[in-house]
Amino acid sequence: MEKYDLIVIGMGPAGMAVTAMAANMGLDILAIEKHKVGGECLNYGCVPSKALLKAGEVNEVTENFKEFGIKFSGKTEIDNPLEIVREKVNEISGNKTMKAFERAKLIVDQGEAKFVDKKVVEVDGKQYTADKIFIATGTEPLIPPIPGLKDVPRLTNLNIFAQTNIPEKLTIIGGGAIGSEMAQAFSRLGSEVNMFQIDDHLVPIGDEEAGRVLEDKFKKEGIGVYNSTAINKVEEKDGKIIIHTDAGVFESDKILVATGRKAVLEPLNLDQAGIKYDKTGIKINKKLETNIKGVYAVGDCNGKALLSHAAMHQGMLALMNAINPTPIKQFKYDDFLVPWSVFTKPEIAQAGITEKEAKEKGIDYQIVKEKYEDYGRTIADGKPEGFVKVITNSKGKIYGATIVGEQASELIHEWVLAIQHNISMFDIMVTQHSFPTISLMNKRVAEKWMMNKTNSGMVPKLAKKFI
Ligand SMILES: Cc1cc2nc3c(=O)[nH]c(=O)nc-3n(C[C@H](O)[C@H](O)[C@H](O)COP(=O)(O)OP(=O)(O)OC[C@H]3O[C@@H](n4cnc5c(N)ncnc54)[C@H](O)[C@@H]3O)c2cc1C
Ligand SMILES: NC(=O)c1ccc[n+]([C@@H]2O[C@H](COP(=O)([O-])OP(=O)(O)OC[C@H]3O[C@@H](n4cnc5c(N)ncnc54)[C@H](O)[C@@H]3O)[C@@H](O)[C@H]2O)c1
Repeated sequence: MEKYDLIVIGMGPAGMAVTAMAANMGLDILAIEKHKVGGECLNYGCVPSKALLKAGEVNEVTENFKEFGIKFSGKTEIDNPLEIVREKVNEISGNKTMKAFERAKLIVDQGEAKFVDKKVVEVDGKQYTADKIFIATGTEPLIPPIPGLKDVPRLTNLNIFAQTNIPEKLTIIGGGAIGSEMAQAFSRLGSEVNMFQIDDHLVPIGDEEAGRVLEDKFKKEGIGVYNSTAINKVEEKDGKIIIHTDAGVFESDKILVATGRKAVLEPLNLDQAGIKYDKTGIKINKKLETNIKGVYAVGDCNGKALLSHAAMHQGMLALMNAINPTPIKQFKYDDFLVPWSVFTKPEIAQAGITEKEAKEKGIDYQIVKEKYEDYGRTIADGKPEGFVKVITNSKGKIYGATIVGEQASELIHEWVLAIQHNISMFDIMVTQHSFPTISLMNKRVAEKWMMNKTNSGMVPKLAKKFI
């Protein structure tokens, strides 16, 4: 049996992070990928979705030239954006990605890896062993038990980017990250989109007010948003998809299901190795190790955070734990904040807790908010929708930040840094930000927090006395 220092199962962001770092350290690695290197993120997720959103954005900008005093006498025509998306994915998956794994042994597209013992893995009839094993097998789309849905031709993120045409009419089930991003991308490329969800605002894991800003924009762009709407039946008639909902009956050419994810663990044969799991994923401790010493589960498959950066971060932490002989100084995944961003226009981004979570936790908090419509740069750019909202307290401790608006996904990192490293509102306020960047919105919020303190109590009295 071939023996390695470590075996990685699954080559998405989590497995790639472990493999690239371990290869760089000169370790002997075997990485097994049943399908394509890059995993969900590169092949069917983050990358193609962002590329399609970009195509939609380009089309939308062209259609709105007149807002900038520019006449455009032609009309854009949607040709082959999905083909371009696939070309971009191929370009990234080629040498650019594979170079990092030159020093690892890769088994790609030869079948699924499964455990035959605690430290023995089999693929394509051959067995391999290692001291440390990293499971990084991700998730798959979850199809809800809506009557008829399993019997109609469905799109999920696994096949939507393989389509040849932009559908004339598209129904989307789900108003989360995937549903929202795909609704706007397809709508801006010409589809008539209706989206349905059981939650009461878009991007339901986030701040409600931010979800409403996005919903207003979607409605202005002609997207039908049906919140808190039960879907009773889905059927196919004469090649069309008919969806029966509490809000009425709707017909479309295609239906996209984006209703969350599930870990598919049966093929791994985890019971054979005694590795514990439940329906949320593989069970781990804070050090990302399963109940079997030396076997780690990183990324989406442990169900802790369904995000690429979290998957890569977990891969890095678990590898560092695996090579560290001191049991005390081990990295714990929940010592690190997990921000997230949804890449619609406007974008929504979150660091730390939301206002609702602050309320639920009984935290003595205050909200400070700056609107994009009150800042020169965002007005000049024609991007007045949105706000930066910070959950803080009178001492300036920062608990969370929600941003909805242009470049929210970039602005959020200042708040991630602040929360993780205990930087206060005062610190942000006295940090110069270049004018007129959109990031200056962050400083303006901190200034507002300070102004709220200095316009009452002793400060005005003392100022008057000592001026
Ligand atoms: C449409 C869409 C858009 C997204 N956009 C973003 C975004 O903008 N930002 C973000 O942070 N996240 C985004 N995500 C989420 C992100 O894709 C996932 O969080 C990320 O891919 C998880 O990485 P992973 O390595 O844990 O798993 P995956 O990427 O799912 O990779 C797991 C790999 O394991 C392989 N595998 C599974 N079982 C076996 C087996 N038994 N043997 C061998 N190989 C196996 C699979 O083939 C797969 O390649 C998006 C997801 C979707 C669907
Ligand atoms: N920009 C990003 O970071 C990004 C983008 C896409 C996906 N992702 C990741 O992928 C994961 C999956 O995304 P997602 O959008 O599939 O899930 P999600 O958990 O974000 O949203 C699920 C949506 O499905 C709806 N829903 C669930 N069951 C339903 C039913 N029976 N009928 C109607 N609506 C129903 C919910 O109301 C909700 O709107 C997310 O957790 C996210 O972390 C991230």
